[in-house]
Amino acid sequence: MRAVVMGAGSWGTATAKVLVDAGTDTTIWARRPELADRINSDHTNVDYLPGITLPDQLVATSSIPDALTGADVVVCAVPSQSLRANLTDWLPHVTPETTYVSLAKGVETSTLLRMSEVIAEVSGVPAGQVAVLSGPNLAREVAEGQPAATVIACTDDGRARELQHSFNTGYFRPYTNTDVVGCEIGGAVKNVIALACGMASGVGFGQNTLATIITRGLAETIRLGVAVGAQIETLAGLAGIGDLVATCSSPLSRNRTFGARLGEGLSLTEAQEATHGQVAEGVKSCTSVRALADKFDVEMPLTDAVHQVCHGGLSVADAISSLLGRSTKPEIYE
Ligand SMILES: NC(=O)C1=CN([C@@H]2O[C@H](COP(=O)(O)OP(=O)(O)OC[C@H]3O[C@@H](n4cnc5c(N)ncnc54)[C@H](O)[C@@H]3O)[C@@H](O)[C@H]2O)C=CC1
Ligand SMILES: O=C(CO)COP(=O)(O)O
Repeated sequence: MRAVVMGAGSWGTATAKVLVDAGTDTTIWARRPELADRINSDHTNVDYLPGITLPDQLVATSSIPDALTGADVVVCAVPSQSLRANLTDWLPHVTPETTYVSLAKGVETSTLLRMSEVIAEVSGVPAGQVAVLSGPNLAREVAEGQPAATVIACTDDGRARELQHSFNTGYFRPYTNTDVVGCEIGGAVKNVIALACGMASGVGFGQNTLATIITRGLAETIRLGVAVGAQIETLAGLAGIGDLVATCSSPLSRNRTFGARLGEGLSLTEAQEATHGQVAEGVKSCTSVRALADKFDVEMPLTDAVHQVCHGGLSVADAISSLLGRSTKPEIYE
């Protein structure tokens, strides 16, 4: 079995390391030849994971045909909004029986499609050939070999179990699930809620506020998830609450950090410049998640507020006032 990880950012690189550590023959594709050369010669990716030594067996290339030809598993590790364009370039070199694994946590802004739907649409493969890997997996911690678990979701359970084997190491423990929708909704919405947590922390609020945002964020994730066909149990699992807690609590999260910068008073442009090219998916996905909620008539006040701050010119202070000024209601409601 040969896997190729397409994208050598933080998570693509950490995932490639997991695959090699699991005994899987793995190649990683980097857009820039100099990065591929550095991974091959020094076994490092200093731009994204400084201080981490990558396994000698990990082979890097910047050639799309070399990366993809003969690969049994194609792991898609580029940001959500660029996945469609990248896939179009990759497709001529992909074997038709290939299994795709999506790592991206977002919803396409132009179509409101989840990433597995984008892959199936562009490649023409059946949904059962597309899996999603999602969970509380901050790249740096995984690359350091700290214990973590994840979910590999695929409607074809046999395929999910094969992948589980290919990703299973002493420190990274994959569980299988057939609820692809739940895993993808959990992954996309938690980035938006992490922006909200970051904003609160940037303003100077403490743990009560963060726990409130996480819990009410889960409530709106579940409302949207159920409306689009997810199972509640998935959202109560690693790809739901698990990832939400990890991302909303960790200074390693790009989304939380981005939100904190807005909470500290930086403009969107200033916060974007401070990311140094690393993706904070929630900044774009707040638009598509909100549009999906509108389409299914689901109330998502935190997502609305994040969207208004990022794209509607609302200040963080006014967003907080408007959230707290909403009419009171029972905790559990339809
Ligand atoms: N970093 C993390 O801890 C985790 C990230 N993810 C998800 O994985 C996906 C990828 O994230 P990261 O690797 O962390 O992002 P990153 O920002 O560290 O790296 C993104 C990679 O994609 C490349 N890239 C950027 N724009 C591109 C484009 N238009 N075409 C081709 N390549 C492009 C970059 O050169 C880079 O190699 C995201 O959807 C993210 O939400 C999921 C779990 C953990
Ligand atoms: O998805 C992640 C952890 O599971 C990483 O989150 P960030 O993209 O906010 O860093």
